[in-house]
Amino acid sequence: MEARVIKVGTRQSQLALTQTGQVIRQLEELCKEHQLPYSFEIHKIVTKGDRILDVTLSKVGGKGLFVKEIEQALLNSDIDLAIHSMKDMPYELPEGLAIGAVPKRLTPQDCLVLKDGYSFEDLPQGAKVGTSSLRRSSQLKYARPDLDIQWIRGNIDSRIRKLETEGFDAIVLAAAGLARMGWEHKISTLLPADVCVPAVGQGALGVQCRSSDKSVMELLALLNDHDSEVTVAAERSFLGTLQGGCQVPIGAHATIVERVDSKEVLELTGIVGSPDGATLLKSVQQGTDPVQLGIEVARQLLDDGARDILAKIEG
Ligand SMILES: NCc1[nH]cc(CCC(=O)O)c1CC(=O)O
Repeated sequence: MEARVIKVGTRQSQLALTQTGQVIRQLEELCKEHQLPYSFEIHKIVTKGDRILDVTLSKVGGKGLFVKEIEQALLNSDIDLAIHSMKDMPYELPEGLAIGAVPKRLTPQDCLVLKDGYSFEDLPQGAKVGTSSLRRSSQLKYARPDLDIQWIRGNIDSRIRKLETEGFDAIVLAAAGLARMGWEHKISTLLPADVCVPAVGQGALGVQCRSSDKSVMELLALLNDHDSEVTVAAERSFLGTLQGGCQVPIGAHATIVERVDSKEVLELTGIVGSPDGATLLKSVQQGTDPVQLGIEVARQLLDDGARDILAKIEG
């Protein structure tokens, strides 16, 4: 086996660099264990999403704001491997690229970071809650129409700073991002997945490479976590069937409820909301084929009214 320096592309936010470091350490362990003579080199890449961090994402539109430049670098062979937050990945991958591994997923749930000891239930009437996601605001408004939901953007660390400096009572973040940063202690409460269905792929990472790069594909197969792969596959199939971008409140959450022989039974919850929080459509179904399950939950919601919501938003 030939020695090789594997070039790893990443965004340069604190979270992206932290999670990239964590994955590289896991890959180094696997290389040691399987006697693979690879080493890793980090390449930082600025994406369009990073350049416009002060603009509301749903106003920017477009899919893959945080991944396009990185995928291009893979296709050009400027890098060999890229580590993404799965929830930033559009459903469709460019020809020639593959997700070689979904490492073990952390909790997919959202959480509240509160100014002081409230829980979600006893947040005061009209509390000011910060989020930058239509999915979160739509579900929170549905559960608590009184909340004063305000847009907040920026990286996790700057959002937490704004909690103090801009007078929010609470902000909503993915628990996994905080956990990866070692900031679990900032999580005041997890939002139950039935109150706030997480984003497709939230809590999971996707490690992308060129499909033709046999040695990297084989290395990534060692890193892949089967259960994480199949739950994310069901959620992404749901997303792909709906064809929604970030202008639409869409969420999905898959779990493994049972194993029959070596086949797992998945349960998938999908939601589509109207941006004003007035309508929230939900479907929960079980199945053994992740892709088929995603399609079925999406079709159910389309028939229940999601088709109209999506058509209205796309205008
Ligand atoms: N929207 C940005 C983003 N992309 C990935 C994460 C971290 C969580 C994850 O890896 O799913 C976050 C922060 C957040 O939503 O709070």
